[in-house]
Amino acid sequence: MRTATGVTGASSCPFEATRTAGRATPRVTRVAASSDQAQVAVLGASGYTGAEITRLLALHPRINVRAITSERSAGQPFRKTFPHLRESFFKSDSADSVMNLELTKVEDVNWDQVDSVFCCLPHGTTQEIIAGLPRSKKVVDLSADFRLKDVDVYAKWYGAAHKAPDLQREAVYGLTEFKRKEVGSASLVANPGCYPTSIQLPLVPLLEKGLITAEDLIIDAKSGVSGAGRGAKQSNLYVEIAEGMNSYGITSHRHVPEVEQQLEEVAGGPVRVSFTPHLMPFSRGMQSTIYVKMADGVSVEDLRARLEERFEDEAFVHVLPAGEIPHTRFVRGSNHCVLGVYEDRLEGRAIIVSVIDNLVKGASGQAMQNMNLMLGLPEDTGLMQIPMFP
Ligand SMILES: NC(=O)C1=CN([C@@H]2O[C@H](COP(=O)(O)OP(=O)(O)OC[C@H]3O[C@@H](n4cnc5c(N)ncnc54)[C@H](OP(=O)(O)O)[C@@H]3O)[C@@H](O)[C@H]2O)C=CC1
Ligand SMILES: CC(=O)N[C@@H](CCC(=O)OP(=O)(O)O)C(=O)O
Repeated sequence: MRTATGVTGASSCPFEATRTAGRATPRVTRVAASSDQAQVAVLGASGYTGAEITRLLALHPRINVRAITSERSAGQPFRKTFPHLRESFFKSDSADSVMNLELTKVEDVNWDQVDSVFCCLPHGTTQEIIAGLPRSKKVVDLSADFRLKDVDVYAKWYGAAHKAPDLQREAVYGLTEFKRKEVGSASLVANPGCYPTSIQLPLVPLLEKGLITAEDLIIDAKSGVSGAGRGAKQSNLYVEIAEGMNSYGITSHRHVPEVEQQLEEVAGGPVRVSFTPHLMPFSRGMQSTIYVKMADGVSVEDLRARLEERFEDEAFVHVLPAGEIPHTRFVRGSNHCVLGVYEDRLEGRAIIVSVIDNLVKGASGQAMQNMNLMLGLPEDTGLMQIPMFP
């Protein structure tokens, strides 16, 4: 509950109320604009996830962006960094519209004007910055810094000891569909990684019910190049990405411990995944193709039925009918995840396909879903963009 902005507590969320009454219809919860605005800072607004959260917030009826940061572009007006977010496009005549704001360095943010924070900074640099914020602020951190609970596991995979271990333990892992209650009362939410989001959405409900085995999970995942961030890297140049693809991080990607940590929570025992990500020549979009072994006596129809039942009332997760195949274009620019389930030719095995937009459900959209809950707003506020095609 945050009284400073007058936004009411999570328990009064009307989205939750419709959900408990059955399927959430109509799915779009309309929240009127009000003078009662939450004031947020977007740290790292000049990056890809920062730009995306600012795009989504431009039409949010109850959140006002008061501060935006960049290291290299501090001092520039935001519209110069991202001309697609010009104020005239939004018909905003408000002097404090985000489009009129100037980017500043993090240390120059006036924290008195801000009560919540989206932190879109590179992992490793984030933990000290968040540890230095006033404790009264609600924070959604998009980096990996607060996702792992075990300090030794963090040090092993990220190559350094954590600088804010108390906060690391306190942070709530915000895969929204599975953690609504905890997110609603958290002051620091660790937003999940994009690959882990696409992987956990189908696997958590299946492991929870023991429908698949925990030690034989093979994940082949593909990401658009925006997943690597805006920082210039030669290997991410158009000429080096277009008309080709490559795998990376084979057996060593840092999302492995994140996925295993979260799946173990529901499986109640050790989970081992074999995970290989790939870099694909498109700007946004992500697909995880997951090969699973079904428990004895379980059929592919049982898996699909379980996912349909679990996500029936969810606004953002959709299970396709048998035979239909997800495409990253089904979710581009939206907060949706689309799942498909298929029988493998190998007996006792099934294949699951999960697609998201890495910048929306994989990052900024889910961050906004979480912030809405933290502010006691309907979870889908400002998030019902229809996917773009082509
Ligand atoms: N891209 C994606 O699909 C996803 C990203 N994430 C995570 O979200 C976070 C942001 O990612 P993304 O937007 O892609 O990254 P970008 O590289 O595109 O943006 C990073 C931002 O952080 C700023 N920044 C860089 N270094 C510092 C520093 N030392 N101090 C203060 N500010 C700094 C940059 O400012 P400037 O460059 O202007 O100086 C920029 O605004 C990362 O932790 C990433 O791992 C999570 C899920 C998906
Ligand atoms: C294509 C690409 O490089 N993707 C990034 C994942 C981005 C993301 O979700 O991860 P974090 O938030 O954990 O950084 C990677 O593989 O490291």
